[in-house]
Amino acid sequence: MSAIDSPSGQQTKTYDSAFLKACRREPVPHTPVWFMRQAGRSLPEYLKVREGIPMLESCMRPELVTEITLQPVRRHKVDAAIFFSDIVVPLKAIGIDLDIKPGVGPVVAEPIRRRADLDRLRALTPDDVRYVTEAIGMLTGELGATPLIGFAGAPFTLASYLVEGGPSRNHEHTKALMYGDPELWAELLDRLADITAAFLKVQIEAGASAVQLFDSWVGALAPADYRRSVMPASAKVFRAVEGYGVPRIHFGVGTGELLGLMGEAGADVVGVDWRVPLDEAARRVGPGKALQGNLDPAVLFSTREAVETKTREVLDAAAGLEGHVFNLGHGVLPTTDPDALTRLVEYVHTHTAR
Ligand SMILES: Cc1c2[nH]c(c1CCC(=O)O)Cc1[nH]c(c(CCC(=O)O)c1C)Cc1[nH]c(c(CCC(=O)O)c1C)Cc1[nH]c(c(C)c1CCC(=O)O)C2
Repeated sequence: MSAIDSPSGQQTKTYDSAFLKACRREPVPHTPVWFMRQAGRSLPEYLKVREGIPMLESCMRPELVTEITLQPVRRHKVDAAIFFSDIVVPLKAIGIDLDIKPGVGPVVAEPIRRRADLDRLRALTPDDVRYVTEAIGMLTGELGATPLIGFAGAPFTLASYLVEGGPSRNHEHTKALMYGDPELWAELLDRLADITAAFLKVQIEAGASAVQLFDSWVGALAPADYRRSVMPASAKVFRAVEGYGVPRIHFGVGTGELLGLMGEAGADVVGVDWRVPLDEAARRVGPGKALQGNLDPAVLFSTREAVETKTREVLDAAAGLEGHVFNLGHGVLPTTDPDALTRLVEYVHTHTAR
C-alpha cells in the first residue's frame, strides 16, 4: 500500500469528493450525481443476486449488501453509494413483526395505535444491527474515495407504516392519532427519533460519510401540523448526529410547502422533488443549505432529447446555488432502462465540468 492509498489518505480523498464538497457548499469540479434507489430492480445484476432471497433477509447479509451497494457505482459511475438496506430494518431489528411484500412495501403484523403498543418500540443498540456495521466496514474498503451515504426513515414516515400497518394513500389512522391523542403521538415520534438516531449513528461510526433522512410521506401534512407534530422529532434526529460533522440530507415527496421547515429541522442539504424548480426551492429553504434533486424519475422513460432538455432545465435552475447534488425527485422507478441512468450521469458530469 503506497502512502497515497493509506487509510487516512483515502479518507482525505473521500472528504474531497465532489459529492461531499457540494454538500458543504464548496466549489466542485463537476456537479455530483447519485440516485435514490440506484440499487435495485432497474439493474439486471441486482435481480440476479437477489433471486430467491427475501428483501429483509438480503439486508442482513453483509456480502450481498456490499455487492448490491457497489453495483450502481460500477455501472453508472455515480458520485456516491447509498447503503443497501430499508427504512424498516431498524424496526425489524428491535423485534417488530413486519415484512416487505414484493410490489407492496412494508407490512406490519400488529399496527401500533394504543399506549400499550409503545412498549414494543424498545431502544436500538449496535448489537441489534451488527450486520450493518459489518457490511459498511466491507464497503468502505471497496469504495475507495467514493462516499457512502447512510440513511434512515424519519419518525413520521416510520410512524405511518407502524400505525397504518402498511403503505397508505391517505394516512388516516396516522392522522387520527396525531390529531386525536397528541401526547401519545409525541411519545411515539420521540421513540422513533431515538431508534432512527441510533441507526444513523451505527452507520456513521462504521464509516458512512453522509446520512439521508427519508421522510417520504410527510408531504401529506400542512406546514402548521408539520411544525407542531413532526418537526421536534426530526430535529432531535438531526441534533443527535450533528457532532459527527457528516452532511445531513433531508428528503420528502410533495414537500413544496414544507421545504423551509425541513431545512430548519436541522438538515445541511434539502432534497427537492420535481414539483418545485430548484431556484424557487432555494428561496423557500433560505441561505446556508445545499439542495439535492430534482429530475422527475418518469422523464427517463422519454426520448434522449427530452431527458437532456429536462436535465438542462434542472441544471439551469441550479446554476445560482451554492451547493447542488444532482438526483431524481424520487427513487428510480423499477422498470427504468439502466442505460438511461448511465447516460444521465455522464451528461451531468460533462455539462457541469469546470
Ligand atoms: C418509503 C421507503 C421504503 N424504503 C425506503 C423508503 C424511502 C425512500 C422512498 O421514498 O422511496 C428506503 C430504501 N429502500 C431501499 C433503499 C436502498 C438504497 C437505494 O436507494 O438504492 C432505500 C434508500 C431498498 C429497497 N426497498 C424495497 C426494495 C424493493 C424490493 C425488491 O427489490 O424486492 C428495495 C430495492 C422495498 C420497499 N421498501 C419500502 C417500499 C415502499 C418498498 C417498495 C415495495 C415494492 O414496490 O416492492 C419502504
